[in-house]
Amino acid sequence: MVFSKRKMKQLFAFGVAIVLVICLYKSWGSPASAKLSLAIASDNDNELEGGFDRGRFGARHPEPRVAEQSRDGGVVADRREELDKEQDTRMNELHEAKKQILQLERKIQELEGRIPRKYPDVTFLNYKNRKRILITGGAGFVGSHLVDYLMMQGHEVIVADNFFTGRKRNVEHWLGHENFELIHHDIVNPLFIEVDEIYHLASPASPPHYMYNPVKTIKTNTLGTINMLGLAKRVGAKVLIASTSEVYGDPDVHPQPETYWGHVNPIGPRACYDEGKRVAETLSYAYAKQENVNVRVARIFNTYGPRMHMNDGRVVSNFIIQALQNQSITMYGSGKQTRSFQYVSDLVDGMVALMASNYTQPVNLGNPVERTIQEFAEIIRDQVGGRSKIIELPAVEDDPQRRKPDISRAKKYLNWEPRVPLKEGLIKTIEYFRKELARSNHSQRNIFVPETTENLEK
Ligand SMILES: O=c1ccn([C@@H]2O[C@H](COP(=O)(O)OP(=O)(O)O[C@H]3OC[C@@H](O)[C@H](O)[C@H]3O)[C@@H](O)[C@H]2O)c(=O)[nH]1
Repeated sequence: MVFSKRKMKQLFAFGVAIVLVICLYKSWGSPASAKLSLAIASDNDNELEGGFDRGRFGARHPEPRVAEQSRDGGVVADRREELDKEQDTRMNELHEAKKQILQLERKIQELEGRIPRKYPDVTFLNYKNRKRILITGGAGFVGSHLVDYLMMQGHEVIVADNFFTGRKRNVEHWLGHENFELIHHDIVNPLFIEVDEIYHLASPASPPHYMYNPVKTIKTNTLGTINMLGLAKRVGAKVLIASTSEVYGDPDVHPQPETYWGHVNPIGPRACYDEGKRVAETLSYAYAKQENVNVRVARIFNTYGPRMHMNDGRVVSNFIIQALQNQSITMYGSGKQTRSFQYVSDLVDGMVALMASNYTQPVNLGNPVERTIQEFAEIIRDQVGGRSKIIELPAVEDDPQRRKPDISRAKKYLNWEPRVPLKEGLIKTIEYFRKELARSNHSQRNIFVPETTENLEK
């Protein structure tokens, strides 16, 4: 018999509920059984002592004996002893119940392991052509799309993610596949594995996320990058560093070519990310020069698409979620600042092309179609078709005022340019967020079912 994953979860929840009910029932007894045991105890205590089945959870109700002692002027110490014993028994019962839940959990896992899984049909590559590829941050929004692409090509993919902004759900369709491995790992710590290529994407990318813990953002982009470049050096792997359009800061050159050195506030709220990525680039070229590491640097411009986090906080997800719920669309500042939005599949194509190329200088990967944030808000409101108002909130500190990539380099050296028009990409993204909202509304309506024994202990 084959159960769906959802069915298995329901079975597990049902099992846990049954065990808990049994524990409670046996431990404290129902009012009816308490009365019954009281009556039997006073009638025939000896028979009860010998014949009562204590079972695994079923301690005998102690009240009758205590009551008798009190009548005889029984000692308080005896009562305390009885209560201590009772507490011990309950602790043992609780412990036993937890053990049983753990056993149930293992059984479910075992059963889940027996379910034959269906995976997308990946291309078969022979040993010579198949690469082992590490993707740091591979459970994140962009990383998981790259995982799909490389898996479908027939490569072996190893994802290392600390799940700060990444989610297992983004790659769960590959779990168990012979070419796929998921490692829970924070790249600020070294990683010792053998790989041919490294796509180093690990870092929070949304401004509210990277500003949440600026020190950690800096460590991820500096120590993390050193670890990945060190790994590339040790095993002779090619490494692609995910840099960003934010290295240009609030640019005074427009559009931004790779030769522009940028205009970054080194002590502003965005500096942890901007400067972190700038150091990551510096490190890459230092390792290339000094240690002969084969590096690629992609400067990624604003990207959107399915698998963005509901709490991502960036403009695309905020506006779509607000429009879908008929809430006000929150425009920060006048809305005259501009951005250029690329669909995630275009970015993945660009990164793969860059890795495959011989070009070692930084390359902008972005869609050069530029829009004001006000225009963008209107496009989303109209495409979603809701009744949202567009409201103006205070401007964000150091918010870049104009941003548009010059992609001549990518065109020349990678033969790459974006193909997905905004309208088309938005249809897929809006659809994705519509489902995510339905999903989160559904789970809020349902009763919480603890998924692990740790949750039960809390
Ligand atoms: O609800 C919102 C969110 C954002 N915005 C505005 O929309 C513009 C875009 O903001 P986002 O937060 O989406 O992203 P930013 O362009 O500021 O930063 C991004 O740059 C490129 C990538 O490297 C990163 O993903 C991210 O740092 C900004 O002007 C911002 O102020 C709103 O008007 N309303």
